[in-house]
Amino acid sequence: MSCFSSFCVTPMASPPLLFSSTRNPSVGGDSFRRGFRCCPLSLSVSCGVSVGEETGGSAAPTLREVCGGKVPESILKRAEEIGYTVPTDVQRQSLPVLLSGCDCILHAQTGSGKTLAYLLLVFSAINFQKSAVQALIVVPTRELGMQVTKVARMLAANPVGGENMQKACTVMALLDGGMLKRHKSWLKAEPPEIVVATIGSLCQMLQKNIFKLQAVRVLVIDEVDFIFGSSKQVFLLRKLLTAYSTIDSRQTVLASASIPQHNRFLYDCIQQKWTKNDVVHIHVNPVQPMPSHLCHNFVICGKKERLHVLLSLLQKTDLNLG
Ligand SMILES: Nc1ncnc2c1ncn2[C@@H]1O[C@H](COP(=O)(O)OP(=O)(O)OP(=O)(O)O)[C@@H](O)[C@H]1O
Repeated sequence: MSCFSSFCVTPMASPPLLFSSTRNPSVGGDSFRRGFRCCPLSLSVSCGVSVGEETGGSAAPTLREVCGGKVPESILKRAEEIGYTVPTDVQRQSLPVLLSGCDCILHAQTGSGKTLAYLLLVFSAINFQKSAVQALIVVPTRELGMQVTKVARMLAANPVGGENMQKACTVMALLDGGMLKRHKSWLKAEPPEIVVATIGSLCQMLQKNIFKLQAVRVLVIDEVDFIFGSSKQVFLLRKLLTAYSTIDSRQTVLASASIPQHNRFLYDCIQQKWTKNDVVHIHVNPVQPMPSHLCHNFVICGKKERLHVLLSLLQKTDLNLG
């Protein structure tokens, strides 16, 4: 029987992130995973409780804790050096699911941290001793490909003082407008562990048999809605998902900021064999565009009273205009 899980989260509080965002409550990844693993039918979970309520007031987990020992130490150290210590909502919700090996649809707004979530999965799945393409990240544009490659290379670099921690992992950017000849030699001589590719360049390589996907353990399609929205790219993407590799040989992650008609999309993923039957839909939905602890007040007053009221309001709050 077809079975997928849909997981919706409503944001509640705000974390110390490198970007401005709202934050949502945490739901224990383990209990959630146990729930959907045992459930033969589709499951939709919608949560609107704060972290405090959920965890009995204990502190929110760190990125390291959320990774549960499944991401190599050198990568976690690098992530912490870069400043990724507190997971974003989508990372907190998705990492336990991703790292358990499930296919996943990451559905969260732009800038919510989907890239780091799937990259941590990629690094957890790679055998650093093996020189073969083990993870493939497909992007719709060269620009996005360059961004993802940059973050992947930053994470793959040795952490300070950890030069001998692990064999270096290489990341190839196989993007439209790049030098495919050079990539061809590189792929033959010493295949990188991770390839970030635009679908056009990737399929050129696949058609010419320069590149094969037999060692690929993780396939990520970023901005999947964008690719499916382009008639040129969608044909190649379908081929990639079903002909060049199969669902049983890989873990599939489809990421997007918007998935119109997501129930229909999930149904298609299963029916068309783009993902396994137990694909998990993680939908982090920013219902509140403003942090919930921020409150707005207003006072109606005449001209004379204005300064006095403003000053007394400032005294009551910790707002610092200086
Ligand atoms: N755990 C974290 N802590 C602090 N900053 C983070 C964390 N995760 C991601 N960021 C930062 O948040 C910003 C946005 O992240 P990212 O680009 O991964 O979002 P995204 O959801 O993949 O966006 P898009 O849909 O545009 O691809 C980046 O600058 C990234 O460095």
